[in-house]
Amino acid sequence: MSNPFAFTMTIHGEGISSPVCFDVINPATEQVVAVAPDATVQHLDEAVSSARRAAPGWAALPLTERQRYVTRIGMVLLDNAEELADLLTREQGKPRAQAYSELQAAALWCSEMSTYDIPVLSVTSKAPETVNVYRIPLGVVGGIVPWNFPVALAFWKIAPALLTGNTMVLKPSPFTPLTTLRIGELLRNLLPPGVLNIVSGTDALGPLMSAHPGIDKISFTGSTQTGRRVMASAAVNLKRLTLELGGNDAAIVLPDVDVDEVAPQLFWGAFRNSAQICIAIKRLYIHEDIYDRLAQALVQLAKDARIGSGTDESVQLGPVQNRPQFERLKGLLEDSRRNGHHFLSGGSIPEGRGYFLPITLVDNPPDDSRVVQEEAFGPILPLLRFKGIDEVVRRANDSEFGLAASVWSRDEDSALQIARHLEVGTVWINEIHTSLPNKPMAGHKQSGIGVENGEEGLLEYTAPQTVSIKRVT
Ligand SMILES: NC(=O)c1ccc[n+]([C@@H]2O[C@H](COP(=O)([O-])OP(=O)(O)OC[C@H]3O[C@@H](n4cnc5c(N)ncnc54)[C@H](O)[C@@H]3O)[C@@H](O)[C@H]2O)c1
Ligand SMILES: O=S(=O)(O)c1ccc(CO)cc1
Repeated sequence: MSNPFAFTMTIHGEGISSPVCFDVINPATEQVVAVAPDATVQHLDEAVSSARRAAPGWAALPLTERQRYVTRIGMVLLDNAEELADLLTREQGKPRAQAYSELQAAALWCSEMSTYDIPVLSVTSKAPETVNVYRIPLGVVGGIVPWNFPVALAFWKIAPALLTGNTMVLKPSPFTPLTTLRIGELLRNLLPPGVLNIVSGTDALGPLMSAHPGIDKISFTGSTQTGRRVMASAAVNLKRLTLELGGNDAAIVLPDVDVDEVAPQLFWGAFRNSAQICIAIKRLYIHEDIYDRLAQALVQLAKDARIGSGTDESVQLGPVQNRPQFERLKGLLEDSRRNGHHFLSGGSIPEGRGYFLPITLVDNPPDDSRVVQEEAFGPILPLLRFKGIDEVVRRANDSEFGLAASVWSRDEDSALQIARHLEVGTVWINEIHTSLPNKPMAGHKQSGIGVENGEEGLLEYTAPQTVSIKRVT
């Protein structure tokens, strides 16, 4: 096991520290877990240069060889999952069992994506020629990752980028860099130097990456606000972009559901990972006929939920991940209180250490209130009463975001009709959060550009190259 106070970056297969470090805080205790190196501009240049040097050799390997490497990466994650899950819980705050599941998900992405082929498309042509469309790697990919699922979301990028023949420079969030740095250390002897470089730093490192002329593509997951900045600075060398951004997902519950059956699914669809999921339910539209019954069932689930440090095995929900996010959520609660909203549960902050926020259910606030319009990204959920289908579809679509949504009804046809009218990239019907490596995820509107996962997501790490051969007789 590594010394927990000596985390290093991985640049050209070597462990690299920095003269300057920053603290990583355990959100349950507000104590320092460890310090992480703050990469200098020179570190970033070295990482990019190393990735560039490694790129031709890596791209020249047969796909089967790169598949073997990525499969082995997944095995390393599983072999070290106990240690990594402990660390992830301490830096991120999530319950230990969920940290372990996140490691398993990252390993699944490696093994499943390694079964994909990179297709060569043959185009029918009238002329006496053969036309093939090949997919070639882009070169060096910069991956920028948030703090909610630091490991899983990193591997949504690492697996497809490496499989398609790119090399990488990956930057975890400054709030959760440690598990990713440790994974870099574990992979040093497995991968050729330069194929996967991991650099840590404050938010100042991100813009240096998105403006770096040696990086060909940025795959970014984070807020819409930062996504806009990434897009602006990526113009410098016309970087390719995949942006997975924020969401304000609506769940629409029709009156024919079995309230007792759907209540826990809706509850965890909203509050899992302390509601810090881009695709969490963030606006819950409930038909007026079942509003009171479903609201009561959710209040009971909120009372029963065990909130505390993720290191305690009985805990189901950890703290909010970081101080700025905690303060933002407190502001949202204060705004609701000032505007006279009725809290069905929660609403006040407990005394003591840690960024703990009680599960807060807001009773039918106005559509134009902040708690409805903004992405909370924390355990505050507005319950919204509706009467008619056209009305609820209009209200659900009244958002700058377009990430995902869910519809709940025994009548599959009606639910499908509603789904097809929602302006989002993913809709679940009578289920939620069934993310898999083969399901494309694309944010519409201000929720993103491009696709992660599935064959479409894989091919975003390539450029098409059309080769036309005229037959010479
Ligand atoms: N759509 C998705 O798949 C998805 C997944 C997780 C989180 N999110 C969204 O992310 C947000 C929460 O995560 P966050 O607070 O870490 O987001 P964030 O945008 O603040 O930070 C994300 C990453 O970008 C880096 N960064 C900060 N400023 C940058 C800049 N100017 N240029 C380049 N990089 C920069 C950060 O250091 C971090 O690594 C929420 O809005 C959530 O919905 C979206
Ligand atoms: O846990 S998952 O449902 O796979 C999931 C999906 C998306 C995101 C992005 O925040 C996180 C986790």
